[in-house]
Amino acid sequence: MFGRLTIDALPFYSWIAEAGAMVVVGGAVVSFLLVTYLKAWKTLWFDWFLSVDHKRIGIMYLVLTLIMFLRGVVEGVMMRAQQAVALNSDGYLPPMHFEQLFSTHGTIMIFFVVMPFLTGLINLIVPQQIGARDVAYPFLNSLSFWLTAAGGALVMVSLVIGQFSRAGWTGYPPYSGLQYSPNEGVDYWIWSLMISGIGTTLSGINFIVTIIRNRCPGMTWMRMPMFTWTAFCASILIAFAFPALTVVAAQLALDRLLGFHFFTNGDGGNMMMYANLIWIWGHPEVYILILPAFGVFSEVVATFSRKRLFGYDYLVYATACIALLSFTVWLHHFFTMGSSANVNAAFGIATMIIAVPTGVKIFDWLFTMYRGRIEFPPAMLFTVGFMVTFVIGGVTGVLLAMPPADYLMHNSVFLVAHFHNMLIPGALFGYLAGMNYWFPKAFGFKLDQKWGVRCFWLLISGFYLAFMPLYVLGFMGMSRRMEHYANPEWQPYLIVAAFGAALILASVACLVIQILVSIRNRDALRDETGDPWNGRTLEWATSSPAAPYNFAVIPEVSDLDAFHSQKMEAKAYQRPQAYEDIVMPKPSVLGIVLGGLGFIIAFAIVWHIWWLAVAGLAGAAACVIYRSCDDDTDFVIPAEEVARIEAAHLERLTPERQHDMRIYQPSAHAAEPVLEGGRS
Ligand code: HEA
Ligand code: HEM
Ligand SMILES: [Cu+2]
Repeated sequence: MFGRLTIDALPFYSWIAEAGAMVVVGGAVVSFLLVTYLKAWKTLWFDWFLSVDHKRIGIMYLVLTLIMFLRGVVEGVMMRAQQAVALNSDGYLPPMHFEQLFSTHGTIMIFFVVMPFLTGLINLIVPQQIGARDVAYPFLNSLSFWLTAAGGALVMVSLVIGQFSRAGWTGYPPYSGLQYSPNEGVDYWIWSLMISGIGTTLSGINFIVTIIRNRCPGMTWMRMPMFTWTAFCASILIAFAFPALTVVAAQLALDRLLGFHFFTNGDGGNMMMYANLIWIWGHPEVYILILPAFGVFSEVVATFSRKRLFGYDYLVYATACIALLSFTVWLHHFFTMGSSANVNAAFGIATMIIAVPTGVKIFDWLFTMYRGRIEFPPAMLFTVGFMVTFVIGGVTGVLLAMPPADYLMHNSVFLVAHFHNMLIPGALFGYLAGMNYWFPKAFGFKLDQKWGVRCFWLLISGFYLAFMPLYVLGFMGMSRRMEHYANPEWQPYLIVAAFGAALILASVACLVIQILVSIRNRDALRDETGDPWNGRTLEWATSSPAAPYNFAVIPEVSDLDAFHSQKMEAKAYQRPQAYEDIVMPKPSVLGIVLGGLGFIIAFAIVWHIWWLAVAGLAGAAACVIYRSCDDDTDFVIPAEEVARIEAAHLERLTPERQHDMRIYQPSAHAAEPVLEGGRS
């Protein structure tokens, strides 16, 4: 009846597992009680869970990110604490736990933190940045979110029922095969990636179509804001790379469930096929993670230097170039696995070439700052911190790209330092900058600056302390994924690293406090203009939060930095003679239902509960058929309602903005002219 699911799946075998389960169950219960206490179930269900509005879906992605981030960070800190004490002893984590920790930590940070972070921000901003009312396929967007959330939920459930994979975030066979990992762990890993991966692929396709089809009149390719460009390139990478992940996960599932031999080195199988397929996805994946962050930095650096982005054209070409090249380098992840010297050399050189367009970007951002009137709110601090720190990680990447050197450094903690050096000051800083920058757009009030600055300084100093020692340890011969060791020379470095991790934990506490304090002080932090930073791109032309339709009248643009030029020409906030009815997509329950079914199907397969899997699949098929036959998917916002919403927004604007944008000056610079701070 319940397949291989028995009472033994409950985590009573160790106090660490019990504690983990209690946190998950406790968190769920507390959230349930809180929503009930606030009497918010109706709002939550109808206005959020069923919503197909890209802004609300974006915000839900961000909430998912934050929850998963808390778990991911705690796991990182637990591993650092273990390695700080595990000299000639077992430490406090048995190998079984340590191996699950690096596997869940890597999986969560990549798939359920950085991916939903960037998808959330793209959702929130790109439609507004291109002057559109929504994404191309709003229902699909809701479905993508719920599939991603279902994947995250599956990883969470693995803390309570059964165990997660111990095979690392890349799940190499033969270790992830049935012979060495017979329990449900690897299945949890496969199926959480599979359902969230389908969601991600659908999002990628959705964004590609949105950006191609929904740009407002006048927004040619070379007038598209940089964040939209990076979202576009990342989405193309998603559409081409994620199928490889889906296929390789499906093959591994077939090996495990039906005794296929894709990856067992006997019966015609070959493990190297796995290595190739996972990295044909995996390398583009790291650029999917970083490109939209580059987009955020581009927007932030231009806004807070009060200048047009330097070298916009080159930034566009560099982005496209990185996207293209990212498909040509996957073999650098297994230089040591038997390719010939010539093959290794070719992939090594291809890898090094990526340093060129990346360097172009760094210099463009620096020149944007040159002679600008720079301000340093948290978003800009993250941007400058990124520029300094990311270059270090980039250069260590180029070191790894030399095959002879990689033979020494492969799978050492030098590699761990390299990729955290790209992922934390690169991707994470980028999306934290984006969150600080666009939060007022999403909620109508700014994030508290003081706590944002604290978060930044703790995070960057914690990062240096936690990961720089790992470069040294790598050279001293420490390999990755060690739960204990016998070399006393390593320990001082590992203690420093653990201290750094504690600082990172403190920075995350500041982040949470920043959000809570901002909610409490929201009236003082309120922004009525919709444009708190004197922004340059179209998303700042809407109210904050924007009306469901974003733009009452679709804007027409004639320049890059469209909103900035509208303000300069005193053409922002113009009203039409009369508003028109606006047709918008209806909320739908099917997104969350299909996400729920996705979760049930995946859970059933993990535990071999076949009747449940078949029932879930039948239900999902019925939902898809029902949705395909349903023609009643839109509703109309009448012109009078639009007029009312717009009038209320315009009324809230400051008199200067209402009168003539040319004399508008941001209050912080009341004494300074608002002309461009320099030329590009
Ligand atoms: C966001 C994530 C991200 C990013 C952006 C990168 C960027 C790069 N990575 Fe990294 N990498 C990872 C995440 C990332 N990586 C992960 C997660 C792994 C390990 C996976 C695992 O095994 O678990 C990995 C592993 C990895 C390997 C495999 C090593 C091994 O397994 O032994 C290699 C080898 O070539 C490599 C190289 C590079 C290079 C050359 C870049 C370049 O793109 C960097 C380019 C940037 C710069 C160079 C800085 C700016 C440039 C200038 C200022 C110009 C002047 C500079 C020079 C001329 C040098 N990476
Ligand atoms: C916040 C502070 C963080 C700490 C303290 C931390 C710590 C660690 C540690 C100790 C490991 C195991 C290293 C080893 O194998 O020896 C690890 C692995 C890893 N981390 Fe982090 N990390 C942090 C943040 C992140 C972030 C933000 C990301 C991604 C966006 C990330 C992605 C990974 C990945 C992919 C692995 C590899 C997992 C594997 O070996 O399969 N980490 N981290
Ligand atoms: Cu790579």
